[in-house]
This record gives sequence, structure tokens and C-alpha cells, in this order.
Amino acid sequence: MISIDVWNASVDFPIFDAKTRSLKKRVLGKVGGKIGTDSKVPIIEALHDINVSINSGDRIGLVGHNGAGKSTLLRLLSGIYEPTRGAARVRGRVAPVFDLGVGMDQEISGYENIMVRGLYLGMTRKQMEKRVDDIAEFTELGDYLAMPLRTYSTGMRVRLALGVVTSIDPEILLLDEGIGAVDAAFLNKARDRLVDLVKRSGLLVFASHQDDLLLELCTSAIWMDEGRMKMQGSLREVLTAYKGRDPYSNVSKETLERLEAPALSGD
Ligand SMILES: Nc1ncnc2c1ncn2[C@@H]1O[C@H](COP(=O)(O)OP(=O)(O)OP(=O)(O)O)[C@@H](O)[C@H]1O
Repeated sequence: MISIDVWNASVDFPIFDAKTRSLKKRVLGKVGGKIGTDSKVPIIEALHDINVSINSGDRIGLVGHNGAGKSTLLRLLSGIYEPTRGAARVRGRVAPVFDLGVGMDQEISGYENIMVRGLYLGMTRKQMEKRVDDIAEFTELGDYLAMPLRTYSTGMRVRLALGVVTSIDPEILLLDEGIGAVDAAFLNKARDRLVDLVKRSGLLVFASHQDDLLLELCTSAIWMDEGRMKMQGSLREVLTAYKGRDPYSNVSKETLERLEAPALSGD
């Protein structure tokens, strides 16, 4: 039984080393959670009163402005953050894919990093041994796989990390948008693997600013605004409300064809 339940949960970050304001003119902030000033130390109220129930088969996109609370919510859903108030219960094995580089070691080889990263994401050594050749081929890194990671360029690291991430069998897959930040050509190559990964996973929550990726991977969505859930519903409904236009009006022809989505009349 795979599920995540959150009841009236809030997450606060007390900031002990905040500097007093030195700007001549107060700048009105438009992004980020509310900064409470009632107590002695400023407190960033990143999430408020979150109530959500996520079940097997759900494919949820998280949308919202910078600082709206998407990443914090993902970390709450993964069990990495405990709620400051309220409660959260996670049932199932979580693969948190927040930062593609987490769990990578500079001093060991690409091959060894594939194993280590796979174990971190909940796979067994046996499972990873079976997949390592397939991952190696996907990365196109060739002899570099025997070299220490410190000799890799940024793009080479991303290839390695994406190869591993898209090879796992997660029960609960929590993806942060970093994954969408890889270069377009490689993302194209990784796209089918990403779609398969999501199909294999029991439950997905994906924070992203990219409509086409959201449309490809998710069916419903949550709109976060200033740490609160502003709206929850079908992906199309939520994106339309958040962006002020139908998301299908802006995706490329190729994406539309892949999605086999109904094109809007007049397009
Ligand atoms: N570790 C932290 N310590 C202090 N404040 C934090 C921390 N992490 C997040 N915050 C604050 O919590 C709020 C929500 O941040 P979060 O990273 O969840 O937003 P987001 O919706 O993922 O934004 P983005 O789209 O820019 O990635 C912001 O005001 C941010 O400043």
C-alpha cells in the first residue's frame, strides 16, 4: 500500500543569522514564503496548513512562483522535513530526486557512482548490477566511466545521474525541476526513459515550471502560493488558472503529437 497523507502541516524555518536591513529603500518582496517577525528571530513560514492525500497511481504536478513552497512540500512528502505543526505519514519507499548530483562521490569512478547512487535511491546491489550496462550505454560516456567523477564536465555528470535515476523502480517518485534543467538535446534523449520511469513508479509528485514536461508526466496538479495550497485539480484546470491560459495552447506540435492531446480549435 503506497500513500502519503498530510494533515494541517506547516513548516517554519527560523533564521538565526539574518542581517538587519541595510537597503536605503524598503524593497517590496514578491516571492518567497512570509517572513514572520513576531519572535526574536525571523521565521520563514514556508508551508501553512497543508492537507493532502496522495495515493497509488497519482501523478501530481506542483506549480507556483519562485519561493511558493514547492520544494519544501516535496521534502515534507519525502519525510526529509518533519512538519513544525500538524502531521505527515509516508507509506512506501521514497526515491527523492531533488538534486541530480546528491550521492555522487568525486573520487570514485562513473561505474562506482552508478552503484552508489542506485543504492541511495532504494535499489539493491543485485538490481543495479543487472542495469549497469544499460545505464552505461545510455550515458555515452564510454571509457570515462572508469575515470573518477572529478574529471567529468557538468554535462557529463548530468548524463550519468539521469542514466541512474531513469533506471530505478521507485514506489514513490518525488522529482524536483532540476531534472528539467538539463540541456534540451539530452533531455530529448532522456524523455522516453523519464516517461517510462514515471509509468513504473507507484506515485509521482513533480515540481516544475515547464508546461510540456508537466503535461507529459502528470495528470493532476497542486498550485502552491505563499506556502499554501491555492488550488488542486486536473493538470489542465490548474495550469489554466495559474497561467491564465490553456496549457495546450502553448506546447510544440511535437509535444502535442506525443501527448495525443486534443489540439485547440483554430491552432
Ligand atoms: N532551508 C531553508 N531555510 C530557510 N528558508 C528556506 C529554506 N528552504 C526554503 N526556504 C524558504 O521557504 C520558502 C519556500 O521555498 P521553496 O524552495 O519551497 O520554494 P519553491 O516553490 O520550490 O521555489 P522555486 O520555484 O524558486 O524553486 C521560500 O521563502 C524560501 O526562502
